Amino acid sequence: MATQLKNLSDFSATEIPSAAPYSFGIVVAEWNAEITNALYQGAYNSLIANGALPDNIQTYPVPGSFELTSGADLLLNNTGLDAIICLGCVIQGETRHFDFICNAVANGLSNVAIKYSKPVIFGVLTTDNQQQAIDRAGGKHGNKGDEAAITAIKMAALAKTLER
Ligand SMILES: Nc1c(NC[C@H](O)[C@H](O)[C@H](O)CO)[nH]c(=O)[nH]c1=O
Ligand SMILES: CC(=O)[C@@H](O)COP(=O)(O)O
Repeated sequence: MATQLKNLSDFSATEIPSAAPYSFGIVVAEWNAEITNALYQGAYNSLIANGALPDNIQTYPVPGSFELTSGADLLLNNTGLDAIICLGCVIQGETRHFDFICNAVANGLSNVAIKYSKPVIFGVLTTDNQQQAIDRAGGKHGNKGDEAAITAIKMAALAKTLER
């Protein structure tokens, strides 16, 4: 398995720009809150650790991961934030509901990013079970929230360099 025994949040080999010049929105799904809260802490702490100003971070809860798309759209339609981090945790149940949510969120967030030409980061765990989610929200495989925050910083910096 690609992630076997691997910390996916190790950015020691990459150069991370300062987050100080940028403003961030974090949209967090309330479903599986014990996981999404851990993702949020990872994302927030990573932004601050890389120079983001607390006043430049706006946080909004939504009911579930399916609502991340409309949350990101509402934020970009009503604010001038530089990047939106979307955090959620979808865990497989008995039915195909999992598939529909995961596909809808992945496609939806991509469409919002293109609609506004702004970075919209997919920080959504899509796991078979709770343990896989725990392992990726501060466990042995790192924290998907950290990864999402670093990605947001890098993309905000890229967008800044390409601004006309
Ligand atoms: N089962 C999970 C959900 N389900 C709720 C949906 O995201 C959505 O809120 C509902 O369908 C109403 O539109 N959401 C998660 O984030 N994680 C799950 O495991
Ligand atoms: C991913 C989900 O929506 C899931 O938790 C719902 O569970 P089920 O498929 O058993 O209804």
